[in-house]
Amino acid sequence: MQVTATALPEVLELIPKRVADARGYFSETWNSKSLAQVGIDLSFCQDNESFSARKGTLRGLHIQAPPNAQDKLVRVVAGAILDVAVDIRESSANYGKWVGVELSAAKGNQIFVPQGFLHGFVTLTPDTHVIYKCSAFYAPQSELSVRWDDPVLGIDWGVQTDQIILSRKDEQALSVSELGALLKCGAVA
Ligand SMILES: Cc1cn([C@H]2C[C@H](O)[C@@H](COP(=O)(O)OP(=O)(O)O[C@H]3O[C@@H](C)C(=O)[C@@H](O)[C@H]3O)O2)c(=O)[nH]c1=O
Repeated sequence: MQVTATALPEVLELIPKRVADARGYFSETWNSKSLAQVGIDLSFCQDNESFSARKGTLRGLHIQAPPNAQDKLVRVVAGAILDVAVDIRESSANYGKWVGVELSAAKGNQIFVPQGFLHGFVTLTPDTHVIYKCSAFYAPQSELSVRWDDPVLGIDWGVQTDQIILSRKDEQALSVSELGALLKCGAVA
């Protein structure tokens, strides 16, 4: 497995080996021992899949507050996405900084998004399937959503604004400063 740190060193791009033969390929897409060797020593408890029919579907930016914070290991099994992680750890020198990694079924690459980071993605293809492992269970009472287009973050999603498709929840998301205030006063858990 090839592991590359991104501009935010805690966010990693992983490319598991594919062993090709006349039939196609075989790949170990998750192996707890190999991940522990690169510092991701977690027990994942939930696997998720989302399907997005249209290109430009944007899911995010999401996070679950402690004690339900989640680490996520994300990959694409059909199509391609730009996957984005934003560091919102209060004590971090990188607070408010983001990275984007293009994930595709063709490349088979993955992104590791740790606790303390907002996560979101936009689909670059129609009929896109994304699957990801989470280290904590879904806890809707702890869930927070931050605006994808918060000017403080200035994320370049690489997609024309008029092509973006959002859920109602994401249309009504908080600004990153509102999120910071909520987390600081412990209003969400
Ligand atoms: C996230 C989640 C949602 N749901 C339900 C709630 C709702 O009825 C339906 C759709 O939920 P959402 O609109 O939140 O789905 P979505 O916008 O795809 O949310 C996901 O976005 C990406 C970027 C993430 O990082 C994930 O953690 C998650 O927040 O599925 C679960 O049952 N379990 C879950 O773990």
